[in-house]
Parts: sequence; structure tokens; C-alpha cells
Amino acid sequence: MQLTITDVHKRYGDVVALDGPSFEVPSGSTFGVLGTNGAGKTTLFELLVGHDRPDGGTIEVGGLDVERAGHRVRERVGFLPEHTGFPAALTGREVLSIHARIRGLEDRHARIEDCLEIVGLTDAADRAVEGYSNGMGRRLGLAATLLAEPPVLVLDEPTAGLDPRGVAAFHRIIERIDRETDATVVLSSHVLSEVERLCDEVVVLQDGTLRAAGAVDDLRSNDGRVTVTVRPASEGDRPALLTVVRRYGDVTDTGDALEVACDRETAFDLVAALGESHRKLVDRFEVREPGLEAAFHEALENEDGDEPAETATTEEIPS
Ligand SMILES: Nc1ncnc2c1ncn2[C@@H]1O[C@H](COP(=O)(O)OP(=O)(O)OP(=O)(O)O)[C@@H](O)[C@H]1O
Repeated sequence: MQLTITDVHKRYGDVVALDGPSFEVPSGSTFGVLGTNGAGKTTLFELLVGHDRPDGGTIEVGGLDVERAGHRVRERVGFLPEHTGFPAALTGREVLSIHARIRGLEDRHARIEDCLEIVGLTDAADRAVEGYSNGMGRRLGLAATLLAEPPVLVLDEPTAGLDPRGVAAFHRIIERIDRETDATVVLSSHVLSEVERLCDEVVVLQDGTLRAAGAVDDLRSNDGRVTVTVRPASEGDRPALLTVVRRYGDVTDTGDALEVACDRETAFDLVAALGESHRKLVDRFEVREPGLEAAFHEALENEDGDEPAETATTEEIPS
């Protein structure tokens, strides 16, 4: 089911949360919404699922306007909010049973078992939720979201706060949903590698505006540039090596190595030179393709030409 966001505006008092982004989420895709803290991701999701109204612009889910057909849209969209809470004394199965009853699901027992299995909570289904880990709680939230088999899933930072195993488990679930259903999945995240792994397309928001949009593969290689990281054979070789690599591109001295940013063609020449005439100066070198991270920082570069934000060395976007 396709989603169409057109020139959506939302402000809270003096704060402009959304300032006119427009984009489409293709039917059946897994779609990432990226952005720094306060970029407007949660606001967008609240509008998408009909919890709040835009001040201007329109949002359509499968051709239905969210404002005009709110009830019918809500039936089509499963929402996992950023923070989920369940009554602590209930078991996971009881929580799902209540959700299924509220939605008036037929054959709900079979569906509850299916959803418990999908999120890997079958064995823990009869334990009280208060004993669940953070990751189990998120997975129970996802199970509740999946119960009615909505054609659209909106997941607000689904893996935030989970440990690496919890994150990996969540990724496998989302990949399974992608493989086995026609659902359109829209998720927000601060973790770029997660978006690269899971999503077909992304948008980057900043201060409520759209800064980049496109297929992950296109954004990743948008400028055809690569980074060649060169380690000198010894500290004494560093100055001579620096003189050589400067001829090929912009050089950053990380202390540990020299990073040369250049286009792919120039990288071939540099690698040839390092492997032949300047072999003695070099301990080792590697060539890195640009990741989504580079595209993200480029998208957030100021329009007036300021330097881009410093590239993060971890997967988390600095806030
Ligand atoms: N209910 C509200 N009242 C006032 N301001 C709000 C409200 N909700 C959001 N905002 C403001 O709107 C802007 C966008 O917030 P939003 O929560 O949508 O960003 P976000 O991209 O989801 O951020 P994060 O990654 O931190 O969750 C922020 O400046 C935020 O402070």
C-alpha cells in the first residue's frame, strides 16, 4: 500500500516540527526515515497514523486521506510507538488477547500464537510482562502491531535501547515480514547500518525539511567517490608518504593512517603507485566504498556551503 506525503506542515507553538516535506513510500517497500534528534520523525509518524492533524498539506495511505478517512486509515496502519508500556502483571499472551479483542479479531487465538511465534516470544508468552527484558517488551509491542495483519507498519525507532542481540533479533523479524508479507514498512532509526541493511529507500529529515530522498543503493554511491586509507611503513615514512598521496586527493591525517578521498579512477592510479613505486613507504592500505553515512552527512551539510558535520566513527548519528 503506497503512502503519499505532500507538503506537510506542523508546528507546536513557536517550534516548526515539519516544514513541508513531500515524498512517496512505495507499496511493499521497507522505507527508512532518518534524521538527527528533533528532525520531525516522530511528528511525521503521529500524523501518518492519524494521532494528530497536520496544519497544512496532506497524507494519503493507499489513496485515502488520513484526515478525512481517519478511522479507515487506522485500520490499515499498525503503529509501534517509540515508547510502549503494558500492564506489568499481565502475561504477554494476555496483552495480545486484550489487543485482539479490542480490534474485534476473529480466530484470534490462532493469530496470537502466530504473532508470538513471529517475534520469538512463544516460550515466554505465559510470563508476566514485568519480567520481560527491554527487547522482549519491544517484540511484544511489535506482535501487538502485527495482530490485525495491517498492510502498513509504522515503527518508530524499533531498536532504540536494545542490546546487540536484541537488535539482531528485531532485524531478523523485520526481514521476515519483508520476505513473507506484502506489508509496507516505514521505520525511523538513528543507526545508519540498520537502515542500510533493512531499507530499500530512505528520506533524510532535518529541522522538519526533506534533505535527501532515494534508494539506499543510489544514495550510497551518489558521488562515485571512495576513501583510500594508507598506513605508513614507519613514522619516519609518514612525511614522504603524505607528499605522495596529496597528489591524488584530499588527505586527512588520522594519526594512525592517511585517508585519501578521491574518485574511483584516481583511486586506481593511487593504488598502483602505492603498490609499485612507493611500496617501501607503505605498511598496508585499503579502499572503502562510501556508505550511507557519507550520504547522510552530505545531506545535512548546510545549504550555504558550510563544512559537513564531522563524519562519525561509530554507527550512531551524533545528536
Ligand atoms: N508535543 C509537542 N510539543 C511541543 N514541541 C514538540 C512536540 N512534539 C515535538 N515537538 C518538537 O518538534 C520537533 C520535532 O520533534 P520530533 O519528536 O518529531 O523529532 P524526532 O526526529 O522524532 O526526534 P528524536 O530522534 O529525538 O525522537 C522538536 O523540536 C520537538 O521538540
